[in-house]
Amino acid sequence: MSGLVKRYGGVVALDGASWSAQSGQVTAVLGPNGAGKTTMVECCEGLRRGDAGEVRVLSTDPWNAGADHRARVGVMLQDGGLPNAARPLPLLRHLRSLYAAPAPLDELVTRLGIADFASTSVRRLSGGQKQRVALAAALVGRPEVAFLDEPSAGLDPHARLDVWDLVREVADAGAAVVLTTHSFEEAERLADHIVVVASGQVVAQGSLAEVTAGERLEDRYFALTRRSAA
Ligand SMILES: Nc1ncnc2c1ncn2[C@@H]1O[C@H](COP(=O)(O)OP(=O)(O)OP(=O)(O)O)[C@@H](O)[C@H]1O
Repeated sequence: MSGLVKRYGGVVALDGASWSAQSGQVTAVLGPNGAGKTTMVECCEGLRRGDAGEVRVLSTDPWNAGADHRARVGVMLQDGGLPNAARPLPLLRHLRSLYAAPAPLDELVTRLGIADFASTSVRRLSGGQKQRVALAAALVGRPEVAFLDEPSAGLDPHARLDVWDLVREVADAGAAVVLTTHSFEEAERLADHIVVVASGQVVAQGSLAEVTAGERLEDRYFALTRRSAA
């Protein structure tokens, strides 16, 4: 993404944001509420169109991308985006059938602990359960690029570890995984590349060592986001 600008009426959500993510890596996007993370990721998913600047995902403009491109990209939205009447296992089986080379569903279901509520309708699932189904839905097509909006927020500690292990494996298998997070621990433990966003701009990006320059990530984050807000 290069120089992306996005306005909602008078609100400038993105003010010339530039960053990139690589295959085989987990990229964590950090930033305060309202910094523009979701807008950035939605532009990458082809759900929103920037007012200026350029977005490329797998060398394609996601806004104009066709079904072939979308099949190569996995998306987990912040609100889950799951149909309320669906039951997790039939839903995931259906999604799996849409892809030429999907991930092994049994393994995904077991690893994310979905088997325990596989036949409960989505509307009756807890927030954390819905999140696990949404993550499975994003990964079932074995995407080359996965955008995960706060994939472990609100999960219990065991589920969080399961999600981290899975995300690591998906990246190790060659995918570019981009996740938004408010968790320093998540970024430190999982990310190969960190992007810090504040007030619609990327204020730092690089490896953990590059971004922190010897400080704790938390301290560096507060310094970066406070300065840009001033
Ligand atoms: N659909 C919309 N209409 C109008 N303004 C919006 C819309 N979506 C986002 N905004 C505004 O754009 C800015 C960036 O919002 P965005 O959701 O991208 O931030 P975020 O970094 O993802 O925040 P959070 O951490 O709270 O999820 C905010 O000021 C927000 O109020």
